[in-house]
Amino acid sequence: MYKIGFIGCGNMGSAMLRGVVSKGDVAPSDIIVAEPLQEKADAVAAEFGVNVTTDNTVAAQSELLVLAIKPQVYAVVLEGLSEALGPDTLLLSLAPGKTLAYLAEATKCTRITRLMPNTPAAVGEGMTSVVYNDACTEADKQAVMDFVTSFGRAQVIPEHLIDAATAIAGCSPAYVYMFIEAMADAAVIEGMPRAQAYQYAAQAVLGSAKMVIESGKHPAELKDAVCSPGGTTIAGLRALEKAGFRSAVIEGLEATCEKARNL
Ligand SMILES: NC(=O)C1=CN([C@@H]2O[C@H](COP(=O)(O)OP(=O)(O)OC[C@H]3O[C@@H](n4cnc5c(N)ncnc54)[C@H](OP(=O)(O)O)[C@@H]3O)[C@@H](O)[C@H]2O)C=CC1
Ligand SMILES: O=C(O)[C@@H]1CCC=N1
Repeated sequence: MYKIGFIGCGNMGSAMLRGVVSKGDVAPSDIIVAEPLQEKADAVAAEFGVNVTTDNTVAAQSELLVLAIKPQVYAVVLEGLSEALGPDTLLLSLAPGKTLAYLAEATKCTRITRLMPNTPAAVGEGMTSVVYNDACTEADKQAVMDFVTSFGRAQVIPEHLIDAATAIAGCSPAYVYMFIEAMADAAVIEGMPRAQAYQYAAQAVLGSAKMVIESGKHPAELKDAVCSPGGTTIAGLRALEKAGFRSAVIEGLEATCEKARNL
């Protein structure tokens, strides 16, 4: 495994790091994390046992460098790293909208990969999309796959699908949490204690997702098996359709793709 550097360790960086460190395939001593604030860097070192720094010298010390910073700071951060980043670094970028062409233009790196992970990486259940540029070697691809599969599932996709991947995997945990909250609110209306309602809603989502993945059945078939004729589920389903549930989800993901294209 390559020496891994992280520039930024916020929500997504720390989720990946938590997944990688828990799996145990990479020694924390082979990981170095840059966080500008000393207090934050110290907290990362204390939690994960990795090396930390408050400047971006990490770039020169890593063979595989993860850019886990917001797209809005890319230009300034990459400019500051121009000397440190070159053909020796395999650059992994997480930001929507920052294309392979942009990254090649903004750095002297030749080997570049875009990743679109999601925060369930923190519990080893991430879904990561991977886009390699042409210069990535077979060894690079293996190293990237070893890295991303240490915190969940991963698939290589063509770059034109990354906005869809951003919506359906990168962002969708937020939408699923919203769905869980809404279901819990309904149970609270009926008198269920809130903490219990979150557990019920989350377990129902977890179990349903597992059924889709493990049964191989079409989601509609699984849905039909829940809807007893003349029963409760179909009554609720009708109300959801009337309220535009499917359409709301499609519009939400489409708005996400549109934003990703224009970041
Ligand atoms: N959050 C998510 O679910 C997902 C995020 N992504 C992508 O991952 C990237 C990171 O997002 P996210 O983790 O949410 O963002 P966060 O803001 O949570 O984390 C970014 C971290 O980088 C730090 N930082 C800022 N400037 C620098 C710098 N110059 N050098 C080093 N570190 C710096 C920030 O510190 P400070 O806060 O002190 O400024 C912060 O801790 C983004 O490109 C995002 O689009 C992709 C998939 C999912
Ligand atoms: O909201 C965002 O832009 C980032 C990218 C995917 C998830 N979070």
